[in-house]
Amino acid sequence: MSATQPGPILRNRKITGMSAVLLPFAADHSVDWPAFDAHVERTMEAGLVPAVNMDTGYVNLLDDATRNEVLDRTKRLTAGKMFVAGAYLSDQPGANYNQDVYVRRMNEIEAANGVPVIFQSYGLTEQSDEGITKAYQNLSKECDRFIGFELGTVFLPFGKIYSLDVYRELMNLPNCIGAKHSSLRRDLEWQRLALRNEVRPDFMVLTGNDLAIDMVMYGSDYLLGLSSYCPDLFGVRDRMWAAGDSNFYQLNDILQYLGFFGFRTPVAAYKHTCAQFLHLRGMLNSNLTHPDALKRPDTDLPILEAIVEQLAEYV
Ligand SMILES: N[C@@H](CC=O)C(=O)O
Repeated sequence: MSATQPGPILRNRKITGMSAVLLPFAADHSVDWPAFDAHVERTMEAGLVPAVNMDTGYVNLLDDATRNEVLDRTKRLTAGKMFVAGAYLSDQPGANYNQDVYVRRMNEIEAANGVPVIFQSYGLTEQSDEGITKAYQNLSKECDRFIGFELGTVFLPFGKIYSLDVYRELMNLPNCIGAKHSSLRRDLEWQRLALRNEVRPDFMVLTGNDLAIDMVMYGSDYLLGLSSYCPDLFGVRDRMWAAGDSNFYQLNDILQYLGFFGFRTPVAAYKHTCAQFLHLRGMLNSNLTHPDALKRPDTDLPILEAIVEQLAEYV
C-alpha cells in the first residue's frame, strides 16, 4: 500500500483561522444571547473569523427564528468584517437534491454580509460525482463567494468525503474560496493540499481535523470546532507560527491533548465539552449544551480543569 506523504513544512506562514462559534445555553434551556455575543467578539479579538450556524452552533437543531437571530447578531457584531455561516438544509436519506432551499439559505447569509459554507445534505451527497459537481456549479452562480464542506459521517450521517475529481471541480469555481475538509484523516488532506498547490494556490484547504490541528504546518488553514474552546489561545498559537516562535509546538501539543479529549467517541458530544471548558474558564454562565444534544459526564470536569491550568502560562 502506498501511503500519501506530507508536503514540506511551511514556516512563518500567516494562518487563516476560522472558528465555529459555540451557541451557549442558559439554565432554562434558552439560548444565552449575551454569552453568544461575547463569544463572537472573543473570536474576532483573537484574530479568527467567526463561523456561525455550524455544527458547533447546533445548526441541525435550530428553528428558523433562532438561525436568523444568530445571523442578525453576527452581522451587527462583525460590522463589515468577514464572517462565514453554515447554509444548512434538513432532509432524509433518498431525498432529491434541493437547490431552492440552498439558495434561500445562501441569500439569508449574504443579506447578513456573511459568506455561506455549503453544508452537505443527503440530496446533495447521494448523487453521482457529475451530479454533485453540477450542483456546486449551479450554486456558485447564486452567490458572490462561498466555501465548500466535506464532512465525515462521524460528525453527521449525510456527510461525504468527495473524490479528488469533485474536489478539483470545486477549485475550478472562481468564487469558491476554499473548502473545509473534515475526514479526520491526514492523508486525504495532504492529497488535497498537493492538488491545491498544483491547481489553485489561493484556494483555502480549511482543515476540520480536530485530531491533527498541526495540519496548518503543511499549508492548511482551518475551520475548527476545537478553536471555539479557546479562540484566544488559537490566536496566540497562530501568531507564534507566523513569527517562527518555537513555543508554537508546546502550545499546539496541549491544545491537541484538549482536542483528543473533547473529540473522543461519541464525537458529537464535543460541543458539551466546549461548554464545560468555557464555563471552567469563566467565559460562559453555564456549561449546558443544547437540550437535544449528546452530553458528557461531570467526571470530565477535573480533567478539563487540569488542562486549563496547563494552558494558563499562554493566556
Ligand atoms: N465541523 C464542525 C466543527 C468541528 O470541527 C462544525 O461544523 O462546527
